[in-house]
Amino acid sequence: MQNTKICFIGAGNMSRAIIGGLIKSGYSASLITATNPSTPKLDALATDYGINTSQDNVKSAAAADVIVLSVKPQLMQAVCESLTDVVDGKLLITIAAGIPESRYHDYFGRQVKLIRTMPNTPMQLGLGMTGLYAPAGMPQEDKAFAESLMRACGDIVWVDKESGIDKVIALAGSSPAYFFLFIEAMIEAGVEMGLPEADARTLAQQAAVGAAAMVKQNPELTPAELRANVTSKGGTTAEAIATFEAGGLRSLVKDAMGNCIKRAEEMARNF
Ligand SMILES: NC(=O)C1=CN([C@@H]2O[C@H](COP(=O)(O)OP(=O)(O)OC[C@H]3O[C@@H](n4cnc5c(N)ncnc54)[C@H](OP(=O)(O)O)[C@@H]3O)[C@@H](O)[C@H]2O)C=CC1
Ligand SMILES: O=C(O)[C@@H]1CCC=N1
Repeated sequence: MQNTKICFIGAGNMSRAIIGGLIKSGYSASLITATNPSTPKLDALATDYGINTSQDNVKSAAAADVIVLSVKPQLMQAVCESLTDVVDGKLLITIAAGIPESRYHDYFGRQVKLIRTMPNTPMQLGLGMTGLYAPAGMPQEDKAFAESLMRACGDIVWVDKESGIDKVIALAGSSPAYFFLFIEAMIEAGVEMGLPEADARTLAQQAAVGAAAMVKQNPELTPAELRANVTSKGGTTAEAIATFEAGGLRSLVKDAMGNCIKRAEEMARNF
C-alpha cells in the first residue's frame, strides 16, 4: 500500500468512514484525496484528517493510482462517464450497492480494472466489515491492494460470485442500521419507563457493545449458548425472549434481509 495515491470520488458518509479508518491505521494523509461538488464535507475531512480535498473529480482522479467510486448509485453513470479519459491503467474500487461490475465497463465505454466492495460505516473506528468481489483475471496485486485498503479499516471476506456482494449488504453493509434501530427502540422504551434519555442510552449501548464483544471473543460458543447463559429458568430474560419469539423476530429478520437483497437486485436492473 505504501506510496499509493488514493482518490475518493464523493466525500459522503462512507468515504468519511473509510478515510477515518485509513488514517487511524497510519496511512499517510498526504496520499489521500477526496472530491465533492460542495465544500462543507471536504472542509471537515481536511480539518479532521489532514487529507487533500478538491471539487475537481477529473484532475484528482488523474493524479491518483487508485480511484474509489463513492457516490450514490443513481449518480454513478454520470460520474464514470466524466472520468473516462483518466482511468486507463488505474485500479478502480467501487463501494456502490446494486451496480453490477459489468455495468461499469458500459459507463466508461471501455474495459476497466474494477473491484466491487461492500463496506460499512463502522470502518471509521477500524471496526468495519467489507465484502470484496473481483472478476476473473484481476491481477493479484490489485486484489491485494483492495484487500489491504479495506483491512486497514476492519475485517474482510472475499466472495467468489458477484451475487455474494448482495448477501454481504444484507449481513454487514446495511446491518449497522438494524442494530441502531434496535438500540433506538430500547432507548425509547427506557425513556417511556421513566429513565433519563442519557442513562437509557448508556445502558443500551454498553449492553450492545458488551454482547457484540462476547460473541466475537467466544468463538467456541454459539450466540444461542451465550443467550442461554443470560436466560435463567423462570427469570426475567426468558419473559423478554419469549415475547420476541412470539412476535416473530426471526422471520422478521429473514424478511428484512431478503428485502434488502431484493432491493439490491432491483437497483442492478435500474442503474
Ligand atoms: N452509507 C453506508 O452505510 C454505505 C454506503 N455504501 C455505498 O456508498 C456509496 C455512497 O454512499 P454514502 O456515502 O452513504 O452517500 P453520501 O450521500 O453520504 O455520499 C455521497 C457523496 O457524493 C457526493 N457527490 C454527489 N455528486 C458527486 C459528483 N458528481 N462527484 C463527486 N461527488 C459527488 C455527494 O455530495 P453532496 O451531498 O454535496 O451532493 C455526497 O457527499 C453509495 O453508492 C452506497 O451504495 C456502501 C456501503 C455502506
Ligand atoms: O442503504 C444503502 O443502499 C447503502 C448500501 C449499504 C448501506 N447503505
